[in-house]
Amino acid sequence: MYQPDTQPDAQTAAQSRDLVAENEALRARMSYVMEQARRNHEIMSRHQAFDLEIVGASTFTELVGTIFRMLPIISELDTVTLSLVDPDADIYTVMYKLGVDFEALPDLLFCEHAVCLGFESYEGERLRPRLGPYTRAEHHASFPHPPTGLQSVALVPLLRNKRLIGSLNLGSTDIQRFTRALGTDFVEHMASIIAICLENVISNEMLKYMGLTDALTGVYNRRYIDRRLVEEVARARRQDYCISVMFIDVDHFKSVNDRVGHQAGDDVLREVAARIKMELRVSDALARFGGEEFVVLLIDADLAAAAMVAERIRAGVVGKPFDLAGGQGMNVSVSIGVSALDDAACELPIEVVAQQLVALADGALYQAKEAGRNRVVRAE
Ligand SMILES: Nc1nc2c(ncn2[C@@H]2O[C@H](COP(=O)(O)OP(=O)(O)OP(=O)(O)O)[C@@H](O)[C@H]2O)c(=O)[nH]1
Repeated sequence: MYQPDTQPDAQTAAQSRDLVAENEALRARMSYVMEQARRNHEIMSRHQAFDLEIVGASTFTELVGTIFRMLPIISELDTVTLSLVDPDADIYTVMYKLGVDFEALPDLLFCEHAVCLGFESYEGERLRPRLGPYTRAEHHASFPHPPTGLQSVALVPLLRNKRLIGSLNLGSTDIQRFTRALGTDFVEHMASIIAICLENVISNEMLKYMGLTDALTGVYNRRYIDRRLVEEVARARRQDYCISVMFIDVDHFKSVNDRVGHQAGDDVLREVAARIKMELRVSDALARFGGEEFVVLLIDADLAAAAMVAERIRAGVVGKPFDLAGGQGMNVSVSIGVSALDDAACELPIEVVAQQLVALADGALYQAKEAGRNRVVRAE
């Protein structure tokens, strides 16, 4: 049968067109896969940099600040908050005392009980992240200040040794970003690193705090006040304001112990510390110097102002009997010596000035004791 000799050519041309199309499709697919691989590599690198940064954080502020600063960028999120389980507000109190500025961390949240975080746990099963659409009713506690248009969220449990220590809360304005069907390995891995870092940093800060506080009264200890005094003398000089020191000693404390016993004596010391504290500003620092002696550092207070505060403390201690265990009441008084930074000390090294301030207040306290106790004496 006759066949026109153009037909094989047409067939070849069609085959070649198919091949070109297939090739183009393959190229497009290849370039898509390459682009995905490049993007994944970029995300991995960003997360590695994030991991390094948080593992290297040495303070609570540094760690939490890094999480809030970097995570929204590297994970392309519209909001990140962090909830911490803090039953007796120990973490909050210690961090506050160590100077953490919570107002600068509005996305750091505390809750009293782990159940408040809303992770359901079934017998023997590990807690799972909660992913899905955002609703104000369900997620208000985790996102108290949600960004406009928040659509989907992931609440990821922070676990240490199977204990829930908090929740990492991620939010996006993209409804598809966190759906119930999404795999959670990646966010769980990230949360496990954050949980380890948080636990480390919190333990370190707690240890630091314990090294600076007096276990009996909860106020600062001598080590802290010695260091703070030097810092404050330097700052007062630079910024040209006055600082004062008070040396406070409980009168006849030996006889307090003798009458009511050592335990009740301890209660008296705690109550004295609390009554002193009531008269101070947050910027002032109170420390137990040892035994029944306390030292107060007053910021931006001259001798007259410090003597006035000292008089209030003296009156506050002696004005109301101390209620001791067993219903017994006891009258307690304190003697106080006060000193202030002198212009004449400007030329001296700051450590020497700090020591002089305490020594002067101690000398004034001695005079108060000599003059009959329950009084305030200024080192003029
Ligand atoms: N309960 C208790 N007593 C303490 C503590 N540290 C020191 N003391 C006691 O405090 C007393 C201090 O006594 P002294 O230094 O003689 O002075 P004082 O009896 O207060 O007399 P004046 O200071 O002269 O008014 C001693 O009996 C110490 O045992 C403590 O942590 N707890």
